[in-house]
Amino acid sequence: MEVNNDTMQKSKFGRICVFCGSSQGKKGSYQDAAVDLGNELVSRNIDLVYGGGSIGLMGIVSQVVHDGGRHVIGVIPKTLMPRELTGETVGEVRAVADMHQRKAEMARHSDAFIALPGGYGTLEELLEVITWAQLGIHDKPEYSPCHESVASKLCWEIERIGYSSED
Ligand SMILES: C/C(=C\CNc1ncnc2c1ncn2[C@@H]1O[C@H](COP(=O)(O)O)[C@@H](O)[C@H]1O)CO
Repeated sequence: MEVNNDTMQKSKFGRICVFCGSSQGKKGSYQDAAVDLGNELVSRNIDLVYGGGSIGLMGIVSQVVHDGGRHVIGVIPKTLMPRELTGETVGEVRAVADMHQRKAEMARHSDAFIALPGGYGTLEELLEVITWAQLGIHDKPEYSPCHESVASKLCWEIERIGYSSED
C-alpha cells in the first residue's frame, strides 16, 4: 500500500473499538456513518477492534478499515460465527468462548470506544463499557456520535426514567 505522509494524521489512540449494528438499519445515513467512521480511522492511522461480524454496519466499517490498510481485529464467540460471519472475513479473527470473553478482549485491545447506530446488542456493549468506567475498571473514553443514533436512544431512555447518578 502506498502511504501519503502528508495526509496521514496522528492520533493518541492506536486502536479503537467500534460497537455497531449487526444489521444495516433502515436509514442510508447509518451506512454512511459506518463508511465515514471507517475512513476517519484510516486517515488518523488507527486500527480497528470490533465484534468480528461481516454483516450489517459491523461488516461495512471493518471492510472500509481493512481496505484502507489498517489492522482489523474481530473478536467473536465460536457459537456466533454461523450467525454473524458470512462469506470472507477481513483482518484477524479471534475466536473466543463466549460473550463475556468477547467484551473483555475487545476492551483489553482498545484505547477508546465508539458506538455507531445499532440495536440492543450495541446498546448493551456501550452501556457495559460506560458502567465499567463509572466503576473505575478502565479509564478509556467512550464516544457516541449524536447522529440519529445510539446516543439519542440512550439519552431518551435515561430522560424517560428520570434518573441520573448525579441527582
Ligand atoms: C452477555 C450476554 C448477553 C448480553 N447481550 C449482549 N452482550 C454483548 N453483545 C451483544 C449482546 N447481544 C448482542 N450482542 C452483539 O452486539 C452486536 C450488535 O448487535 P445489534 O443488536 O445488532 O446492535 C452483535 O455482534 C451482537 O452479537 C450473554 O451472556
